[in-house]
Amino acid sequence: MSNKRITIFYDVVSPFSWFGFELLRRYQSVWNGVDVALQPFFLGGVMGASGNKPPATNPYKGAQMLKEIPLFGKMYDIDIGNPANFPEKSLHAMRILQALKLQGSDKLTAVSLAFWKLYWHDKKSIESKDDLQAYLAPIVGDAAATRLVQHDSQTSEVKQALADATKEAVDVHGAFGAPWFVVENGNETMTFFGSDRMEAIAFFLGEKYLGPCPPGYKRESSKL
Ligand SMILES: N[C@@H](CCC(=O)N[C@@H](CS)C(=O)NCC(=O)O)C(=O)O
Repeated sequence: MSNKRITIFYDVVSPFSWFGFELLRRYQSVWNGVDVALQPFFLGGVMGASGNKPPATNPYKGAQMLKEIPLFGKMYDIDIGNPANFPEKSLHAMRILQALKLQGSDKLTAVSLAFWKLYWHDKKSIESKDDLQAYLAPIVGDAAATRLVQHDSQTSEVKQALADATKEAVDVHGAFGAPWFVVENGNETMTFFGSDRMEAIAFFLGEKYLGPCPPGYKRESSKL
């Protein structure tokens, strides 16, 4: 284990979490000595506990976000669109991701990306068990998809683990939004809010930031 480490707290209802998650994926092969930990959390809970409000509740912030998201999608080479219905409650989706994390599944990344695609590209519902199951099945198999949606995501252990991660993000790491990064550089720990903080994260880690599509990045790896 390296002494440099990034933990990303993310929620699939959040488009900026998608950008941040994807950028980290691209930099994993560039920043070789940096460990990355994925931590699903529930953004609705973060908003409540930190006394913040979703940006779109302010019409000016909402309008600016709607202009920025497609531009950032192009800049990051991510096929992001608009959900059919925004915002939706991501609790069930995030519990499924938390269940995968507790199971030590190597499918956490693939399923997280599939859920962003489901909601932010394919205009499906992250509240719909059928939609979630349909996107899980090709990745984990039919039986595991059914089990994750119907059972694994509903256990008190998983519900508590997601609530604990959300509380830790706010109480310990000062989170008020997503994505939230907790970064250790070997000497100290620093937190960062937003996918647009990659350059600052690189500086803090003593690594190089080489833009949104660094060497080694293959277009197909992120295209839908
Ligand atoms: N500038 C940040 C914006 C991130 C952002 O707006 N995240 C939303 C969720 S999608 C949020 O949590 N906002 C809380 C706030 O703006 O206070 C970025 O580029 O990632």
